[in-house]
This record gives sequence, structure tokens and C-alpha cells, in this order.
Amino acid sequence: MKLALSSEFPLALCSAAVEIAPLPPERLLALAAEPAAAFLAPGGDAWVGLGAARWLGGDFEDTAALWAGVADDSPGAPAPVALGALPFRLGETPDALWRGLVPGGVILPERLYIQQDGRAWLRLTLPAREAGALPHRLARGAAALAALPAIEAEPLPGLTELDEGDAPQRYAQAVTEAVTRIRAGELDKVVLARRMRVAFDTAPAPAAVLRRLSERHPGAVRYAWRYAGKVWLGATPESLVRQDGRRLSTEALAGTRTPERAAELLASAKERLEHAIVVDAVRNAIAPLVHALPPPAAPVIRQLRGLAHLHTPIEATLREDADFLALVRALHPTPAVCGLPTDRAATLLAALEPQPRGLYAGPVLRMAADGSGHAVVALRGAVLDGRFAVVPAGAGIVDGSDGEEELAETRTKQRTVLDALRGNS
Ligand SMILES: C=C(O[C@@H]1C=C(C(=O)O)C=C[C@H]1O)C(=O)O
Repeated sequence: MKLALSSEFPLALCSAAVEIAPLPPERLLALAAEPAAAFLAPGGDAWVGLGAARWLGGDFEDTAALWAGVADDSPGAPAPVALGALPFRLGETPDALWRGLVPGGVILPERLYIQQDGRAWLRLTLPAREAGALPHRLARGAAALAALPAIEAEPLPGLTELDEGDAPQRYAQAVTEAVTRIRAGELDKVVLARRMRVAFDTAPAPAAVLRRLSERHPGAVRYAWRYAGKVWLGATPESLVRQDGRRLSTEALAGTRTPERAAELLASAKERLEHAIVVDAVRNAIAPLVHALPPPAAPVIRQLRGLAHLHTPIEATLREDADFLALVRALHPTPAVCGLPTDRAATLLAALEPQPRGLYAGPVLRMAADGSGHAVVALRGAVLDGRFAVVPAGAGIVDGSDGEEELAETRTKQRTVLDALRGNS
């Protein structure tokens, strides 16, 4: 996999930041710039990028290309941060829904809103030849942000679920087919996804949708990627990997029930198997990149709004030669969103799912030049396309899975997003 640095972006950049009054980070999506990317972490830290000073499309091998030749005039302020959304599968042909949003990429934003420990900054990164304009552009940018209307607080338009035809039955049949393949010994697990479509009365403001997700899921990472007039956004409970210094944290999150039935998770052999497959795969993926791997902890129940999952945290110390995007590449896709063995599961899900995955279940990330970063799995999201929204969700299939039950599980996951689209908070 190779990273291409588009030649339309200048080699030398200058960057400077100014402290501003914090504002709801979702509000930044009111600005029309593209691409736009948002990464809102639990606890309030947030990054929203508008426009690209650099844009690494498609692949993500050479991280250094993002940071090379950037002169920072404000070393006292939080450093530049790159933001990105990457497809589930590189090279997949997008359908009408994903066209434009795919292949996403990693951007070094031209305008970056940074919120950290309750303080906020606006950072601008421009071609080096525009360095003289930085102070003026920063002052103008800060004033523009202060003047933004509270668009995120607008009520959302009414919403209608569209007829799914026979798609639900076809999903249940695909599950049966997958179980047959698993029983035949072809693979151990595959995650099958489906999507549903809803129509708003009028096009909603993406800032208001993201805000509803934030209100309902403050413990999730809320993310957004906007391009070509469409927005992919959501509130995911699943961390792919986080790096702070040499400290690495990741997790296995698989096995699902409604909150009322959460206790069944620990008792169910099928859910424990589905989960254990993910724990093993995550440990194997990071093993070559870390110093030592403590024995796995027993899974615990993670209660979310509207859902409960089996969860195993995994922590380790990174080797000196490992970098953040190498970790992302090593871990994605986990069997929580693809299956095991990975190649066979990826082939089977591509054959059994009626639509491409696009950015669904792909990595969404923030990263800095010091090697720190956080990548999450883009789940529990929706594509906003004018008046329409499409909500993908999947479920892990192992031996013993039942078509109707897995269909119900995808519905439960979609409901967590639909409730936010309905404007409930
Ligand atoms: C695939 C999704 O979720 C993943 C699959 C899970 C499962 O199969 O139990 C649980 C959490 C996620 O890792 C989704 O939300 O679309």
C-alpha cells in the first residue's frame, strides 16, 4: 500500500495558532469548506478540520509526508493534527451513495479547531509563501468563528423510514449462507452488514445531527467526514488503537445484546466465541509491534445507550520502530467488523453484501507529528445526502448464528443512530 502526496499541494507550509473562546465543535460544520473532518473525543477534547493543506488519499504508508516542511510559528499552542477517514477496503468501487466520500483520506487541515482541556485554538496552515498573511487570516478566522450562529441547536426536520422491500429477508438468507460456509470449515467468522434508508422532510444541518449524536452518546467518539456535498458521521463506541508516547491501547468489542439482556452476554457460548476470535486476532496483530503482551483479561460487559457489548481492553508498550499508521494498518480490519481468517471473510462479505461498504467500518483518526494518535472504527453512523440518510450496520456471524436474530441485532444498532436522527436528545 502506497501513499500519494498530491502534487497540487505546495511542499513548504507555514502554520500558526491563536487561542479563542471554546464553542460547540459541531458548529464548525456550518462552514462550507471541503473536505471537512471532525473527531470529538469523550471528555470534551475535539478536533475539527476544514479544507486541506495536504491530503493523503487512498493509502497511508508514509506518515512523514504529512509533516515534512511545515514551519510552526506557534510552538506554544497545540501542534498541528491530521484528521482522516479511510475506507473499509482500499480500491472498492463506490456506489452512488459513497461516490465522492470514498476514498476519503488523511488531511492536514488548512483551518483546524482544537479543543483541549477546556481551552480552544484556531490553527491555520497555509503555503509558505502566504506566511505574511497568517496573523491577519487568523484574526479574521477567529472573528468568523465567534460570529457563527448556533446551527447545531436547530431542531431536526421530521423523518420517515423508507420501505425496505425484501432486503431484510435477503439479509437473513445471507446469514444462513454464511453459517453453511462456516460449518463447512471455510472460515470461523464473518461480519455481514446491511443498510437502511430514511428521508427527512427537508435536508438537515449536519452540525445539528452531529450535536444530537453527541448529546446521546457523550462516551463515544463522534466523527464526521464531508466531501462532495455529502457527510458521513456517527458516534462509535469502538477504538481501533490509541497511541500516547510508547503506550498503546486497543480493545476487542464484539458480542451484542440489548441493555436489558446484557447479562446473557457472559453466559452465551456463541457470544463468547465471537468475542474470543476478536481478542486473539487483535493480540496477534499487535504482537510484532510491541515489547511484551500481558495475558488477556476476561471480557466485561460494556453498557452503551441502547446496546451492550462484550469488551476486553488490551494495553501494551510499543517498540521504538513502530509508528501509528503501522498500527492502524496492522489492526484494520479486526474480526469485529470483517471476520476470520481476514482474507476469506473479506471475500465472503463482499459476495454476500448487496452494497459496497465505503467508509463504514473503516478507520477514522486523528494523529500528530510526535507519533501520538487515536483511530476508531467508523460504526453507528449515517451518510447524509441532502434530504436522505443511509444507516449501515452489521453483525458477527459464527457457527450457531440465526438469520432473524442477526437481522434484529443490525436493527438494534441502527436504532441507536435513528434515535439521534429523529432529533431526540
Ligand atoms: C459491525 C458493527 O459492530 C461490531 C460488531 C459487533 C457484534 O457483532 O457483536 C459488536 C460491536 C462492533 O464491533 C456495527 O455496529 O455495524
